[in-house]
Amino acid sequence: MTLWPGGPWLGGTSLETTNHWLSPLQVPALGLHVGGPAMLASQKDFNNAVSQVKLLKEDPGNEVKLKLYALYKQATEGPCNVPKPGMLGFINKTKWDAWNALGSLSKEAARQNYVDLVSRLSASSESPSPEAPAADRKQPESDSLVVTSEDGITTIRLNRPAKKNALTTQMYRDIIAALQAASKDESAITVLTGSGDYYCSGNDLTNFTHLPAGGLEEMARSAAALLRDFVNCFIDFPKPLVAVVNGPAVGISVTILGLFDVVYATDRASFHTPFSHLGQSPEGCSSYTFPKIMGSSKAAEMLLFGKKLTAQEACAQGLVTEVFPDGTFQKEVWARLKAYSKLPPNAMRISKQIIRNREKEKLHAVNAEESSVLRERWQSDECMNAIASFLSRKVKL
Ligand SMILES: CCCCC/C=C/CC(=O)SCCNC(=O)CCNC(=O)[C@H](O)C(C)(C)COP(=O)(O)OP(=O)(O)OC[C@H]1O[C@@H](n2cnc3c(N)ncnc32)[C@H](O)[C@@H]1OP(=O)(O)O
Repeated sequence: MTLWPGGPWLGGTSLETTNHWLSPLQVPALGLHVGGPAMLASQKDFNNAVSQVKLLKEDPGNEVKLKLYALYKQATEGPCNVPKPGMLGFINKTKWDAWNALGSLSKEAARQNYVDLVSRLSASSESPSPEAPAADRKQPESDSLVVTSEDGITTIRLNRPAKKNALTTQMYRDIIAALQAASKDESAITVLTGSGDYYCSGNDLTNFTHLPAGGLEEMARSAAALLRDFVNCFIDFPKPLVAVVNGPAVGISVTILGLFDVVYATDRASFHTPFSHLGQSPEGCSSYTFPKIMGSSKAAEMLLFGKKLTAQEACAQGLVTEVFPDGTFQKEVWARLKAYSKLPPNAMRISKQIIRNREKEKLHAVNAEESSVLRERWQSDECMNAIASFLSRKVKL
């Protein structure tokens, strides 16, 4: 909805005065000037600003337009002097409220505030946007993650196909940074996917071999902190988040799927959480999301016994939204995502917010608990032996 549908931003109104509930003393709280005439803009400055506002390259948004409207009315007509519109005239009532909120601010001060606001808007529309598309922003530290932005979609691609896209410590950090940037960029949708035949083989088991000076205990402490930050980013991510699962998925790449909004999978994908085999325990909030999504016994079969699901099974159990034939997977999924990315982004954000907000506190608590349990597990013999077996090529999942 726009506050100025089909008309000029500063369109006239037939409103008349009623009560004022914002005194001039409260006006500075809105960042408005109430100073003396010596500092005030001339009528010519004001006229220039009125012309300049029509040349702004970017729509400043309804809140700013409302402020401009109110200041314009105050500067040209003085304090609000028309009656409050009825409830049905919603747009006029919003405009009236904004004007009326300026109370008895003088015409001169309103003029100055208008000029200041337009000059700030002009300056920011001329400087490069601080939230440039992800492709133009700083790229991740290594080539193992590739971030691009196109057609309203920011894509975060795991790019370590020779290692089945196993996640190194640096990749966790880069994904955190990419999600933080994507949450602020201009894209409507964010996608996580993989390069090559795998989606992701989970945590890179060699992460556990780089022992810091503080030894195993310090390694477990810092890994738990990183894991917690990583999962928090998925919990808090504000836009639609879609997993394009291009092949088998293992470990943490499966568990965090419960925090995505939509999961599309090729029929070649499988979903495997071999935590007991590795002497570990669930993460990514899966101890909470999986029982909710698929019921407690199906979740237990995956999380306790490491049952590997086919794409069709994962879809039947609600972990996957839809499965596509491998031959047409990329074409079908990206065509669909491009269409979705044209939907009004604010509506999608707000809808996600309503859905997620109810769960956020719980999810953060689950993440904290899972990370702290894993910190202990990583120091256990069960875990150390399982990782040693994989690294010595004795065991493959
Ligand atoms: C900050 C820390 C947070 C920690 C969060 C905790 C998360 C928990 C998990 O994610 S648990 C899951 C861990 N993942 C695994 O246990 C998978 C181990 N990998 C395998 O079992 C197999 O490699 C496979 C089944 C994924 C694929 O088998 P395939 O035969 O098709 O291929 P290769 O085994 O030859 O693999 C190709 C090369 O990739 C290396 N590799 C694969 N996965 C991992 C991995 N997870 N960690 C490290 N390296 C991995 C594999 O070693 C081969 O390398 P090489 O060519 O140099 O031999």
